[in-house]
This record gives sequence, structure tokens and C-alpha cells, in this order.
Amino acid sequence: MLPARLTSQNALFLDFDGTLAEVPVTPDAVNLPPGLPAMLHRLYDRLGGAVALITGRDISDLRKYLPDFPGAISGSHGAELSLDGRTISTTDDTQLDIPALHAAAHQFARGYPPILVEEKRHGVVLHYRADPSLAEVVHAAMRQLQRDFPGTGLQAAKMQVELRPAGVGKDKALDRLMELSPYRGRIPVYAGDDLPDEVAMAEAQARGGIAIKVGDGETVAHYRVANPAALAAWLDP
Ligand SMILES: O=P(O)(O)OC[C@H]1O[C@H](O[C@H]2O[C@H](CO)[C@@H](O)[C@H](O)[C@H]2O)[C@H](O)[C@@H](O)[C@@H]1O
Repeated sequence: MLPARLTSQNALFLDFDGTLAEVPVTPDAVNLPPGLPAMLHRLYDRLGGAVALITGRDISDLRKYLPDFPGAISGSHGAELSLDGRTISTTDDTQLDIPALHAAAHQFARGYPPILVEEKRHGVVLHYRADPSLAEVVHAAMRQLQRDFPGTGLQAAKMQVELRPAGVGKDKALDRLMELSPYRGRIPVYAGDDLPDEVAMAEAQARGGIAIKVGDGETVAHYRVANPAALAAWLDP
């Protein structure tokens, strides 16, 4: 079931992987729907600029796929924010020794060739998509790394576990944007597909807004679509 169409009263918040584009096999194997950049521009114009992307990716990474997106981007689960498309402000995680965290993740993964280590500016991800039977081994290793690196928070998602700065999250990213023009005073609409999106979907609904889950799986969202193509058809009929 889908909600009524977007109106000029809405502020639109969109996740990227699994929501606007299908989840890739590896982090950099993104298969961008050809019409996506133009669709995001149309939505931006239609909603008076109140369209933002809230992604787990670093902003510089997301920009490789959507270099001209005109709206705000919150990256790294809210650890980064770019309002104007150029400047990126970040959370103060200078206490975290990111190079040491990357090195420790690589050291663990050397014993498990199917595991892919993704280095991020604010943390690290272990992907076990190539061998899902390694899920528990990866979760246990990341729990240990979290203890070894105070100030990190665990973030589980599809076939991956991430250590990111403690205290960030997509719900807080949405809150931060909702304080700013042109989002302030509007009814939020959040669409996402994965665990990190659940807190933001709950927050959107708590604010009297709408949450749309993309794909299968348990969710707090009151609405659901089957895949990114179905979401695009609703957003931009
Ligand atoms: O918040 P999103 O925009 O949905 O980004 C989430 C993560 O996207 C990338 O991971 C995705 O691709 C991985 C490679 O196949 C896959 O294992 C994972 O399930 C997908 O979510 C990116 O690599 C991560 O850093 C992002 O956090």
C-alpha cells in the first residue's frame, strides 16, 4: 500500500542503496537507474528544494554516482552533512584513530578471504555478502573491535556490519535537516530499505510524517513498495 502523492507540504528524505538503486554486489558496483538524476532534479523543483539524501555512504562516495544532485546530502549515517553540494561538515570524531581502526579490520579479514573491508572516512565496514555463513564471525569480530575502539557504534545492515562514530544515526540526520530551511515546518516523508533506515522511518512517523519501506523484511514503516523501481514510479509518476 502507498500513501497519497507527495505535495508541496512535504519534505522528502531518501536513502540510496536499495531505495533509489538496487543493492550492488560490491560497494562500487552501483547500477544507477538511468533516469535517476533527472528524476531527483524534478522532485527538487517540485518540492521547492526540500529533497535530501540520507545515506550510509561517505558523501564523496555518493557524489561519484550523483555528482549534480542539487539537494542536501547527509552521509556516513549522519556523521557528514553537505547542504550546498560543496562543503562537507563532519561530526567531531577526532578521538577516533581511523587508520588504526582500518588496520585492525584488515588484520581480522586476512583470515577470511570472502570478507570485504570497506574503509570509510568515519569508520569501517565488513561485508560478508560473498559468504553469508560468516555473519556471526563478523558480528563477533566487530563487537570486539567496538570494545577496542571506544567512541565507535555498531551499525548492522544487509550482509554487512559497520563501526561508525557513536551517537550518529539517520534519525538524527533527519532531525538536523528538519530544523533547517526548506525542510522546516513540512511533513517529512522518508523512504529506505535497511536496518539503519528504521530509526529514521520511526522518527518521520513520530513527527506526523510518512515512512515507506522498500522491499521485504520487518519494518516500522506504515507503507511498503517492492523495489526501487516501484518507489520511483510513486515519487515521479
Ligand atoms: O545508506 P545507504 O545509502 O543504503 O548505503 C548503505 C551502504 O551501501 C553500500 O553497501 C551496499 O552495498 C554492499 C556491497 O554489496 C552490500 O553488501 C550492502 O548490503 C549494501 O548496503 C556501502 O558499501 C556501505 O558503505 C553503505 O553503508
